[in-house]
Amino acid sequence: MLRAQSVTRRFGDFTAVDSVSMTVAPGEVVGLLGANGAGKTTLIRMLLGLLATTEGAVEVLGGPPDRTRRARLGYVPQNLGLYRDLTVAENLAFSSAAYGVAAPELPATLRGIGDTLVGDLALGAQRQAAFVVALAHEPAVLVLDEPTSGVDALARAELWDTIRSQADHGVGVLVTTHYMEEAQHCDRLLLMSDGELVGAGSEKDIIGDTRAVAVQTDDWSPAFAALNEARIPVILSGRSIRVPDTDPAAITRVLDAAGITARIEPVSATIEERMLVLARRRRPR
Ligand SMILES: Nc1ncnc2c1ncn2[C@@H]1O[C@H](COP(=O)(O)OP(=O)(O)OP(=O)(O)O)[C@@H](O)[C@H]1O
Repeated sequence: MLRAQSVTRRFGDFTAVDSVSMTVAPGEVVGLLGANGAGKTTLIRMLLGLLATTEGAVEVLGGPPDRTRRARLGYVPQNLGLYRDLTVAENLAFSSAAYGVAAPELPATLRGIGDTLVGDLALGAQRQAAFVVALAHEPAVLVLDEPTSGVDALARAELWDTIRSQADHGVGVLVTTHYMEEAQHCDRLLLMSDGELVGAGSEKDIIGDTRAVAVQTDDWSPAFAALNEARIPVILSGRSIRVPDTDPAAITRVLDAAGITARIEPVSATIEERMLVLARRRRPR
């Protein structure tokens, strides 16, 4: 459904996407992960034919992203692509007309806001509306750039249900998200860092051999302060402390010196921690 072959995009001297190859097959939900600026949107824009590649080629539905193939794509960009000074129903009618299809009925959840100007809606409702508009022409491929950002937990669950039901009907879905717990909704993950594809596969494949250390104490705050002081990159997760990619002995030394008793347990890292490690190793582009 989508294919990038050694795709590179440079802006002047800056390489935003560096020789990335990836695919999306029919019926699968592929999650594209990466920190801010990793190159996700630039890759998406090339896949959709909205931005030229500097090197490499993209394919949509088996060929270049020409007008006919692009008509079979559904895209929800980060800024939603809705007309803020039209109502939800007018946006739906306009987009449907542009694709040459009859406007579908608004789903029950959006019926109450059909006549509201998009600009007057909360961000969560705007995202739901953008989703409905993107699906109106029954696209074969869906590309969603952070569809759940700013959406409450219930609406997020509903959006993921809709994404899954699209995939169950054979639609290929490429979706970016900043909520790492949403990776579980994807069949396959891609992780970008500094323009490069640095991981692909399951959550386990993405994390690879990155380790973390869980630090358990009666009171987390002195331990947090001592590790922070020693410039060890600590993360507070609930009331427990985690330290990615650091030798447990170094942590023990710092806590011992500060007179803090703690239980130190090496554990597998999370996706966020893997991303943090990659961000710390950032190279100039
Ligand atoms: N038109 C452009 N001209 C110059 N630099 C650009 C342009 N578009 C993107 N970039 C740069 O390319 C890098 C990748 O941006 P991109 O928007 O693809 O990242 P992203 O992973 O989608 O980030 P986010 O999660 O914040 O949307 C960033 O450093 C960005 O500033």
